[in-house]
Amino acid sequence: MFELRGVQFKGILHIPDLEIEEGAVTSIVGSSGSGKTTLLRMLNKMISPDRGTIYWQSRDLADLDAVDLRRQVVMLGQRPVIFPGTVADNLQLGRQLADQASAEEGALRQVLAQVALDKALEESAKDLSGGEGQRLALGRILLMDPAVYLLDEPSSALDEQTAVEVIGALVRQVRAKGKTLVMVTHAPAIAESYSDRIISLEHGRVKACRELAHG
Ligand SMILES: Nc1ncnc2c1ncn2[C@@H]1O[C@H](COP(=O)(O)OP(=O)(O)OP(=O)(O)O)[C@@H](O)[C@H]1O
Repeated sequence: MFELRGVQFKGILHIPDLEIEEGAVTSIVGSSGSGKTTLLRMLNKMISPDRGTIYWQSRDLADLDAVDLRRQVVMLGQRPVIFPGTVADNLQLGRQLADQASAEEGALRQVLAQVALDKALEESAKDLSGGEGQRLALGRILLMDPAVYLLDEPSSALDEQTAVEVIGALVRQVRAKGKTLVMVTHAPAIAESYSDRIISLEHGRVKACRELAHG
């Protein structure tokens, strides 16, 4: 689905050759500063390589409109943005930005359950804790249901049990619908349990790619 050929960015990333498979769960691991977020941000054109080419579905990202691309390749950053308004408003916002029809109330409730967020739809989102905000933002993306999910440390503000519950539900949805998930994670248990493939970065280079049989 993604192919990186001869990619370089500011001495931070050097990736001669890398493919990320469609319909698979790929984890990117590596120490702090190894370039994981930079790689993820390249995949939805938040940044572009100084050299080399990134293809998405055989098309050069350089030729694609970034806004169109981000309707299908959606990134959840490390510090998700929570907007003024209610929990429901925050969930609907992603669909609005992607020009999708508003979701039914039942779908909103279902997504809150999926991300284990025990809040009323009409509650204000401004007082949510960091972990709750992260789950709300994840719910926003689940509701958009893009072709590609790019998640930067989606479990970093969650306790271990909630992380397993929430990431487990996300991976089930992604697999059931044949979507593609690429996540940066510092949690070895999450990477080992859910990935088809683990890419390890070190100093901006791919140190290892490991396929996991169980997926
Ligand atoms: N646009 C940029 N311009 C210059 N340097 C950058 C840019 N983006 C990131 N960096 C630097 O590149 C290095 C890699 O950053 P990146 O955020 O990709 O690391 P990471 O592996 O995701 O780290 P962490 O696990 O701490 O989130 C860091 O030293 C960072 O300061």
